[in-house]
Amino acid sequence: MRQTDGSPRELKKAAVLVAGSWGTALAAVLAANGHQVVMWTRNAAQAAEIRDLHVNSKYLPGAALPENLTATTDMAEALLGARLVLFAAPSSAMRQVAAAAASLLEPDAIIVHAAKGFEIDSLDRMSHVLAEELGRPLETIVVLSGPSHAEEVVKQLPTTVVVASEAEGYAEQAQDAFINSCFRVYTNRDVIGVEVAGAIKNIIALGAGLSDGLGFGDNAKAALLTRGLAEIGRLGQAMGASMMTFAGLAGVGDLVATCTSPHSRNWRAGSLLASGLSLDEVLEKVGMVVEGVRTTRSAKSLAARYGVEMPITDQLYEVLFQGKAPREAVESLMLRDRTGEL
Ligand SMILES: NC(=O)C1=CN([C@@H]2O[C@H](COP(=O)(O)OP(=O)(O)OC[C@H]3O[C@@H](n4cnc5c(N)ncnc54)[C@H](O)[C@@H]3O)[C@@H](O)[C@H]2O)C=CC1
Ligand SMILES: O=C(CO)COP(=O)(O)O
Repeated sequence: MRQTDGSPRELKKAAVLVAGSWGTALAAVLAANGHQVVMWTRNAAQAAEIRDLHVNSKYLPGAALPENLTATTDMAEALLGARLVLFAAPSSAMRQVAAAAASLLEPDAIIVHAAKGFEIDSLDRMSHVLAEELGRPLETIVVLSGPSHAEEVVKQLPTTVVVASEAEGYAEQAQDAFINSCFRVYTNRDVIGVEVAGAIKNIIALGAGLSDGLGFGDNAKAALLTRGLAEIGRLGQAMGASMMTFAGLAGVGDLVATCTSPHSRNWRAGSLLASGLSLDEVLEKVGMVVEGVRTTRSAKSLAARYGVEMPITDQLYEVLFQGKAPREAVESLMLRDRTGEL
């Protein structure tokens, strides 16, 4: 796989912790770039399937994985000698996976995470959780985010993402490891903005799925995306993010990709909810992580903590957890007190 500037790439061992759809797709990018990649999974059958048959049939059915991508259930084996470690666990499992990895990491390993959510009790961002559990300076942790459905990445369809670290040099090393001619990687220093945007867009995608499922049109979806971006920006700014980040790939880019794609588990969950299924039935049917559900709880608490208005999030909360009918939620949004746009 070609580097975009034609310079030779320093090939290294990389480890990817957990073999869900996103971990597997990103592991395939690293392997396509010539790195020796070992995934860790707690599931022995899945490790054997990836190692021996080069497929991950549950999470990315139909995708042929590169030969230099292998898998193990032994975390020490995965992390031994790994110069880049990608944490691709769902946000609910990040602390547990990080705690297990902490004593096994190479001291100079670059730490990257690709999760889109907050820790439910502490409301911590994922970079905080990793810094705390791994005993690393917060500014060295890299987040990878942006409009990037695993199903398209593994097919090497053109994709762009952002890697952000507060300290210079870390995001740049991650950029170097992941970038190629079909996976373009930009750097950014605004970790807060990138993490907040990636998490909150999942709530808006649930809303977009609901809107489509109810048979509403393009006007409603455009309104959700736009007013959703206002909510992301309000919370992000209160937490210390730069507003410019929300106009970028991690912000409006990911919002568009997730709210308009049937690949999105959050969009799908919203559209299934509109069909009258209960939340439990929806989650069972989707069968993969739907981060927006927990994030709706976290965002409601964060909005209260930072004193910001998040009306779409409030209505989603009532639909998901308090049995409010989706049509009533839309009515509540339309009948809010009149206000200015900005
Ligand atoms: N799938 C996608 O296209 C993208 C996903 N993401 C984010 O990546 C993160 C991971 O999502 P996916 O890979 O899509 O989820 P997934 O549902 O495809 O896979 C989740 C994986 O985590 C494993 N897991 C869950 N709890 C665990 C634990 N305690 N210990 C060990 N393994 C555990 C499961 O066994 C499964 O292999 C999420 O935060 C998601 O928002 C971000 C961008 C794109
Ligand atoms: O974050 C994603 C695409 O950028 C994936 O979204 P879903 O988790 O809704 O599938």
